[in-house]
Amino acid sequence: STSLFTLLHRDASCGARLGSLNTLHGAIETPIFMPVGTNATVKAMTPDDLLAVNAQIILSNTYHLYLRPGHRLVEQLGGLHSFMNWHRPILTDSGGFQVFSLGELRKISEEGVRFQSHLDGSYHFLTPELSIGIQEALGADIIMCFDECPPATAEYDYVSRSLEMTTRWARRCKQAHRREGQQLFGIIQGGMHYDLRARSLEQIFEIGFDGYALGGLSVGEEKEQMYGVMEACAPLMPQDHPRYIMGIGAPQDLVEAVWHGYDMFDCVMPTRNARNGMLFTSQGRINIKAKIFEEDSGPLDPECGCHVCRNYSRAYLRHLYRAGEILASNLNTYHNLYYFLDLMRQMREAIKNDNLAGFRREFYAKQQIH
Ligand SMILES: CC#C[C@H]1NC(N)=Nc2cc3[nH]c(NC)nc3cc21
Repeated sequence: STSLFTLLHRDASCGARLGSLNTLHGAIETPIFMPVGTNATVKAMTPDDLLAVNAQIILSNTYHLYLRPGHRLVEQLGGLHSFMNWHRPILTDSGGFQVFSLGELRKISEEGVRFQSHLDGSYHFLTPELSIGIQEALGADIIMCFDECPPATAEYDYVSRSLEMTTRWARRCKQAHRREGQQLFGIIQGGMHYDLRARSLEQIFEIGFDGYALGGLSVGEEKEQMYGVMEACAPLMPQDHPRYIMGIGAPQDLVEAVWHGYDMFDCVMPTRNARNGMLFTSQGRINIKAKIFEEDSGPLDPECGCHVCRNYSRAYLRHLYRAGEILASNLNTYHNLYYFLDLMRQMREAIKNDNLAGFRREFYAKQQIH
């Protein structure tokens, strides 16, 4: 199949690459960060806000939309893009991770996973075929395989057997019908064990997908462990296909993952932390509710060019947060997403100039991370 991913440039000083991924709703530049829009909305952001912060693609969740409002209703109303009035690319996760992290009383069998809804306790049975069927109905541009997600604490043997099931389910996902033009990404498991990661990678690559994701990271493991798996897997992954690490991550994690040659990322951090007053700046994180900002007339981040940093003071943002105002969530989320998306833009620029090494040095120096 003609790959929709074009490798534009490799940074001579590391594994980082610049790419372009074509989709039914336009092309996205990689490396790219995907704001999380679980329930068909990126919380506290309108689609116009998302365009204003230069979001190119957003993520939504099969598990949540299947339970509410139901994928058939979304399909009947014209699909996810028109339902939420977002006409750029959308990637949907398969429900694999959510059914293990959200559903109650899960029962795993070869056929699929029986779980209870976290909303009303009703029983459901998610299978690879149903997961793909839901994603087909939603009409996402990139859809994910339904994978078996072992707990981060699982023993070697469990992880080994689990990755074999994920491979069998991946074959069934590839066989299931999806829309013309919908891209299907495979998910590589194997926990923190390099030999299991290599085996999962080989099996998933042998089936063949439009892109390859690393699952099972950012599930509570140590940073060193996560970086170790990233570093070990990158050279084993196909060069000419997109590489997506699910659930990553903090700004520092994004810098390290891009450095090692990964292309796509999603994380709830910028949106969830914003609603808790935890804001990201070029000098590191600040908690806007701190008393020190009470009379601070300066911008949130002096180096940020976003609408919030140009028009509101830290004192005002602190006031909104402490007053429990809805606008606090809107402005804090807007800035955090702008920060994450602009961080990716700066890294794309650095790669183009073979200078991600320089960017990385400056990033750590300013972020007071050592
Ligand atoms: C085991 C496994 C696995 C992966 N499988 C699927 N389908 N989605 C994911 C979403 C994630 N989010 C985070 N961290 C927030 N880690 C994730 C891992 C996965």
